[in-house]
Amino acid sequence: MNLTCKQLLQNHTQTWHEATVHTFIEQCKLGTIHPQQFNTWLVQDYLFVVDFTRMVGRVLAIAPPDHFDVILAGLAALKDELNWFKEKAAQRELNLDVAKQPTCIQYCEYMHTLATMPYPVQATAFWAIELAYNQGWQLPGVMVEPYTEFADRWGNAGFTEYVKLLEHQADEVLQTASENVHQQAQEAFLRVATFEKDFWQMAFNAAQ
Ligand SMILES: Cc1ncc(C[n+]2csc(CCO)c2C)c(N)n1
Repeated sequence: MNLTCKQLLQNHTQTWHEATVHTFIEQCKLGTIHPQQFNTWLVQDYLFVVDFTRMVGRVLAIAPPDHFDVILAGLAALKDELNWFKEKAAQRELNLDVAKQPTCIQYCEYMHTLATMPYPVQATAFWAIELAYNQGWQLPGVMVEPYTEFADRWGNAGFTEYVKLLEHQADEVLQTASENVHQQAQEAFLRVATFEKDFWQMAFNAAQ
């Protein structure tokens, strides 16, 4: 039996809902999130994206050459993304040279373990991580200032297109993968979803 990204979303609607719909984002939309919560998210997400960039580098290292275009576009976007995080942190006078919180550590360690898994599993996890933010920041609709740019950044049509390309690439390699690899891909999808939910909660818990 085949496995597709679409099936993963359909078979685990509740888990995926919890990964992409959280009070943290709802309160960004309304402007009621506390700066302490938002700033915690911003700093921890910067630290996450640093490790995510390394993960994408490892995915590239084992990807078939006809997947390079999309992955290299992702890496180019990450160059801008990392600089943008630094800019946002500077505007808010936040120190990015801080320790990761336990949830961030666990998620980053998990991304490291993905390197031991077959390429279709890595491609599925890569897609799921990007989709979580694409949907998470897009579903609530227009956000009040100063959060509009955050929602636009990951909710925009261009980013949605890029995530679709990641989905196609994952689907393509899942198509010829074994039952065992499908099992691992499903496991990776569920782990990513759970970490995403925990990441929102970690930032939300930073309220004074
Ligand atoms: C916890 C967490 N999960 C997923 C993403 C998604 N993401 C990772 S890097 C990047 C930039 C463009 O590729 C995006 C949107 C995130 N930032 N933080």
